[in-house]
Amino acid sequence: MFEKTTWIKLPRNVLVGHGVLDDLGEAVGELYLTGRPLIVTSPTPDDIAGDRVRAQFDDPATAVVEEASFDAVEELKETAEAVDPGYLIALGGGKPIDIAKMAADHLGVGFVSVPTVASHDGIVSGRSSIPEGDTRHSVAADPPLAVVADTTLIADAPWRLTTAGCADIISNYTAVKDWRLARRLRNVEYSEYAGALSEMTAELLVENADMIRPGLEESAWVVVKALVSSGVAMSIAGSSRPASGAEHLISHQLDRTAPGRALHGHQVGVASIMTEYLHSGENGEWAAIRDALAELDAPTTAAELGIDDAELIAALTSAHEIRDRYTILQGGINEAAAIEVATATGVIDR
Ligand SMILES: NC(=O)C1=CN([C@@H]2O[C@H](COP(=O)(O)OP(=O)(O)OC[C@H]3O[C@@H](n4cnc5c(N)ncnc54)[C@H](OP(=O)(O)O)[C@@H]3O)[C@@H](O)[C@H]2O)C=CC1
Ligand SMILES: O=C(CO)COP(=O)(O)O
Ligand SMILES: [Zn+2]
Repeated sequence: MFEKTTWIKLPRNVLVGHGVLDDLGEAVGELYLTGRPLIVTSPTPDDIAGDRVRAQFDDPATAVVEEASFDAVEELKETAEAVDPGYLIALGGGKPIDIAKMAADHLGVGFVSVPTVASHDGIVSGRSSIPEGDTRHSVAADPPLAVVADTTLIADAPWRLTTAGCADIISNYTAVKDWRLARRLRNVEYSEYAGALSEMTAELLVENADMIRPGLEESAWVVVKALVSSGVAMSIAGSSRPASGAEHLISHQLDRTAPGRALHGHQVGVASIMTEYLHSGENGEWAAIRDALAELDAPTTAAELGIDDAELIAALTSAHEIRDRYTILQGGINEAAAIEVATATGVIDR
């Protein structure tokens, strides 16, 4: 007997390309949304693109968010009560997109995602990832109704944000390994479609690595396509499992213990070098992951993340505590073993 469930929620329109920011109004028109838009953005994207967005709508309202937190979501909901928007437009990086995604879900309105950086795969996914105290909540929320990603704008954004998006995609390799491990050892629900899509996305990105260079619009296009595809894998899975395993646990721990030091994608990239070693040993694919990251100018060592050896080892040994998700780090890794994996992979230098 089949249960009646919503299987996959996906965006209806995805526009990626040169100057498509100016087609946002038209793309929104095709969604038959009513009411005024509330644009949710942060200071830099508002400066760069806010006016171009506002010019395309009648009577738009704007809310500028400064941090990703549950308080920011509540503040946005209060603003929305006064504005009474028909829908939200999230303009910027992961911070405004995550906040708008969660607020839209609570308010029962749709939202449109307008990424101005290709820094991670949350730009399309049906998950909001919000830190709270000692934990991080990856909360289900409806994905955007449409995504409008202007490659001209994204190619102009700082290169390190794009390399972070690439590293977030490369980490799919180990995320899927953790997911399969959890299926074998804990009978966790696993989707062959989502797992295969996630791995293929990482594969294609690595194959096209030589095309991904600073300032090139083609590069922005390749990376955004990969981020969309990874977000779709998460929507199919109904969880972030296809794109978030033990490497993400380590990164979430670093966000707590060394906040603001490095970008999400860079942290998960370095962590995936080590979790691949834990999965497959010295003859596994850890060096290939490291080399792929290096080719894309993403960090491969703790020092390049701005994190000292002790901080990295502490994050490794405590990562399993951050969330109830079965991975290769289940039960924890002790300090000696953490030093061993970090040294063997060159993540720390001893
Ligand atoms: N939902 C999900 O699945 C995921 C969510 N996340 C979340 O995403 C957030 C991090 O994402 P990230 O995109 O790095 O965060 P931000 O939104 O903070 O953006 C990163 C930086 O880029 C700036 N910026 C944005 N657009 C441009 C541009 N075009 N040119 C120059 N600078 C620009 C921002 O400016 P300003 O400071 O003015 O905002 C900010 O300083 C975290 O909150 C993390 O938890 C991470 C991974 C997955
Ligand atoms: O970053 C993500 C996928 O790349 C989201 O994962 P989390 O569910 O761990 O926040
Ligand atoms: Zn991620």
